[in-house]
Amino acid sequence: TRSTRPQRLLHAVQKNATRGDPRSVINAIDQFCRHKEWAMNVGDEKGCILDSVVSEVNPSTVLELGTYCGYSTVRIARLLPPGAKFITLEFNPKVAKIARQVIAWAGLEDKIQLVEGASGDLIPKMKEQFGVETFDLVFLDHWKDRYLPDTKLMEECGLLKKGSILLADNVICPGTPDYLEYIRNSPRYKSQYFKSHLEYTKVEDGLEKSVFLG
Ligand SMILES: Nc1ncc2ncn(CCCCCNC(=O)c3cc(-c4ccc(F)cc4)cc(O)c3O)c2n1
Ligand SMILES: [Mg+2]
Repeated sequence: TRSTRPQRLLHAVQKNATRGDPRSVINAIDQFCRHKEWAMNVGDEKGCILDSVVSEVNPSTVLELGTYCGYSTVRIARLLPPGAKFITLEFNPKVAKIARQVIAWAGLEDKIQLVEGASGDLIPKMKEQFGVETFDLVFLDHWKDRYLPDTKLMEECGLLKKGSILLADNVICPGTPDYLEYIRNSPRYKSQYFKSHLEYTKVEDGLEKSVFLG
């Protein structure tokens, strides 16, 4: 049977990237997705914005919703200080298996805790099961209709503190209208839109960065 897109992406990493070199893994995936087969990684253009936010926040605790093949996971983990706690959630076991291998190829498996399951089920368990108090940074990149309910869930579970940063991918394409409306009108957040493009295309997309005000 034909391989899957994540499997083909992993093979491109194993063929073209150097083990233990996160930058080469990032480049191998971007090359593959730009020239061989598009995939829904945050990509190089939005990835630079992600890098600058991670570097600015310099977070001790990070949550990523939607690992996919681990591209943004590698981008984030390579910038984290030693001892930082980074949890990434992936729903699909087959995709999670690929992501673990991409992360291992980058040599970052010790910095990342990849948990399989749905955000709606796992977020309420963060404190008891993963020993997390609050998150300094949350990267939202999962089902677009889960951004809003999961943000409300994180508020209710006390996982956000004054100054916590939410960074949301795809707020234009595919779009997260209910999330944008909520976060831009809520007095509890200060939001900023970073205009960019849908990964590997000329279509408009962007990242929404929101600071929780407590
Ligand atoms: N609740 C929960 N908990 C945990 C989870 N883990 C995974 N999932 C499911 C996530 C499934 C993938 C989500 N990502 C996207 O759908 C996505 C799509 C496009 C895109 C596609 C086609 C176009 F023509 C244009 C743009 C571009 C992007 O950058 C995207 O990120 C979870 N869900
Ligand atoms: Mg995305």
